Amino acid sequence: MAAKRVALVSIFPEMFAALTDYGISGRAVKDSLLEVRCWNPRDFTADRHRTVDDRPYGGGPGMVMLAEPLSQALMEARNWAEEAGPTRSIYLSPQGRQLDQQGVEQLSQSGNLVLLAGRYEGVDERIVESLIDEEWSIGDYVLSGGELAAMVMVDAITRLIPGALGHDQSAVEDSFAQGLLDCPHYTRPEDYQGQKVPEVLLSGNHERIRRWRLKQALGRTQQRRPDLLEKLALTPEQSKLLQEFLQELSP
Ligand SMILES: NC(=O)c1ccc(NCc2ccccc2)nc1
Repeated sequence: MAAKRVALVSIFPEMFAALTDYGISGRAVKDSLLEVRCWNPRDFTADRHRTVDDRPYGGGPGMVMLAEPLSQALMEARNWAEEAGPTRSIYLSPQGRQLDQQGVEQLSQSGNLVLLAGRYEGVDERIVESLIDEEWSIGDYVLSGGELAAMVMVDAITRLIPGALGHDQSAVEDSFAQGLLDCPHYTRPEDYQGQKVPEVLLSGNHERIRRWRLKQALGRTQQRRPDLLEKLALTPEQSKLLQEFLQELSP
């Protein structure tokens, strides 16, 4: 399968080392499952000071990113991404569609990506209108720039690229993939400061373990994120396990 191309547009290209040099995404780059390149609008300026921002029309605090350098950077980024197939250009901003696992799955299936990471108060709106296909947000909070949001999106998408997770992990079993929170996890020692590992996990009975983990995931989801549970049509087994979990809480 051809590598998924992610083109980034940012004035802080060095930040993306966090993606390319570490962990699952770093391995995906090394294994040519993912290709990441960054275009810096500063390289597309014509003045001595390599100016990328200016004061907002209408007044007010802060600065706005200039359209011209962004436009040139975005076009080069898009050309590179489109060389390898259909591409979507995305702007990360608090005004975007909120990212969740379903959105990650959609984006992972939608070919290559150009991600525009804004700084300051944002970018000149004419860039969004003319060169951006979709605006996405990683949550209802304001960051100093779109770079971290872009890296969150790319990390989540990369985990869904076939081969990106080693054989010992699986995105499919990822509880979030099933719409549930994750179950508790344990490793050695069996007794840590008098706190024991649940006996079922030491039983070697894989069916019992599967059921226990599903029960814990259902119970936790009910307790911490009932909104997620409302979206789910529970299977008979899931309903039974959730009831058991709740009964064990208040016997
Ligand atoms: N919640 C997010 O996904 C997000 C994305 C970017 C960002 N900061 C950069 C920026 C600020 C204002 C307008 C456009 C971009 N903060 C949060």
